[in-house]
Amino acid sequence: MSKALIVYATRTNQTKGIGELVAEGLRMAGVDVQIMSVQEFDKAGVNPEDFDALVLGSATYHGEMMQPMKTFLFKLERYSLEGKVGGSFGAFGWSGEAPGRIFDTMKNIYQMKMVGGPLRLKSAALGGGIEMAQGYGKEIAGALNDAA
Ligand SMILES: Cc1cc2nc3c(=O)[nH]c(=O)nc-3n(C[C@H](O)[C@H](O)[C@H](O)COP(=O)(O)O)c2cc1C
Repeated sequence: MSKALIVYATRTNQTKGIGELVAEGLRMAGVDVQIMSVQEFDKAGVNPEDFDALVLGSATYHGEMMQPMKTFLFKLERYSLEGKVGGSFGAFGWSGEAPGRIFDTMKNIYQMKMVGGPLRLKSAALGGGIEMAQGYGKEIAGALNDAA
């Protein structure tokens, strides 16, 4: 069974909710998923190299991803992630820069095999967000099957 790790940064839990729906989509497609905040990651002792896919999320504040996700992206330098399947997501209000910045870093620095475009949602509950987020999870699962 393929394994995916979802790590998110959030302030008011919208991004967490989107991440949980992406996790549902992955699980529906038979992928084993662990989901945690950046803060939980620091305590959990998990190794991203043990996963086939890494999916990262952050809300956008003041035109940027949240500081804990920036720090986390630097921390990933100690792991070998090249060729792993990747995705990014995040809640936003109007400009939503964070998911795109995360996506570009995973692609250009970590040479990951990125899926789709970044998933940007105002809220998981609005405008078909539930289906879109679950669908993104299924799309990532599809990329895992292609890689197998
Ligand atoms: C002080 C403040 C600044 C924000 N700046 C932005 C911004 O620059 N661009 C944007 O798209 N949304 C911005 N937002 C909206 C948040 O991204 C939005 O509320 C999002 O749902 C929060 O997600 P979270 O619950 O995961 O923290 C801002 C919100 C606040 C309170």
